[in-house]
Amino acid sequence: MSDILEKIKTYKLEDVAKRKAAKPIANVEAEANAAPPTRGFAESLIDAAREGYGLIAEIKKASPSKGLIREDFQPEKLAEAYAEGGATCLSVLTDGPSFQGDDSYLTAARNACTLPALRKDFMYDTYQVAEARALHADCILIIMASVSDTQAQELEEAAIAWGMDVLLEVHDAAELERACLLKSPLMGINNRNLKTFETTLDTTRTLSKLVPADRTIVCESGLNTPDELADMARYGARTFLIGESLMRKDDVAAATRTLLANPPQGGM
Ligand SMILES: O=C(O)c1ccccc1NCC(=O)[C@H](O)[C@H](O)COP(=O)(O)O
Repeated sequence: MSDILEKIKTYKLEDVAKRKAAKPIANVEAEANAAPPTRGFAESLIDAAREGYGLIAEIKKASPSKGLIREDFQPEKLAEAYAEGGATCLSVLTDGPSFQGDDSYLTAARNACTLPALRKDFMYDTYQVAEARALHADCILIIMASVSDTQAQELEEAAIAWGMDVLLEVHDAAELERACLLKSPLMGINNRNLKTFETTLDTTRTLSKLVPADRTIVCESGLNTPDELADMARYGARTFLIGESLMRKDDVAAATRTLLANPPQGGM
């Protein structure tokens, strides 16, 4: 496992232990049961990719690789801008120490629009999955590099039991093979190497050939231009997770619209 993922895992497990002590699982489950129904994250993305592009637009204030990305950070306004610009889904960072995220950003962003939302965080414990639903999430992330096969399966089953979808994330062929043992149709290929932070679209170019036809590729990280999206579409990726390049724009709605403007004809 990479250094940054090890660091994150260490503080995350301590944080989850504190959260469990502060709020018993029964209380979190009661909140999750009272949450509004899920909005069909995977279905929305798969449908959008049939017509053109599916975009998971990320609400990301800062990151370990780039530090502060956006000063003027209002999750509700950003969610509205993404929806106006044609995004399919939201991704909201809830991790505080590395991304300056917060749980409240997820609920606020999702409630400001009608888009399904991913709780973008580092998941190790089914307590966090119930928390995600209690925060109104429609999907969780499972990073294959930071969990065992058993953990991944437990997290996925918990998400399914709460009616949520799962975005699996892989960065190499071995992780992809492990992810294929799981049920989720959403196969995220992260172009960012979390050990070195080197980001190259060659990761998608290489791994896309190994993704089974019944999975939807989500091309993640390092995407900036319509030409890059068109290039990735040639490798079978018509669904994207994009944060930084949109977060750096003054007019987020216009930037989103421009990025999605010209998908290749034909759909998936
Ligand atoms: O973004 C980082 O620096 C990072 C570091 C360590 C673990 C995860 C990290 N990013 C999470 C992501 O998956 C990205 O936020 C997401 O794919 C969007 O990427 P980008 O468009 O490059 O902001």
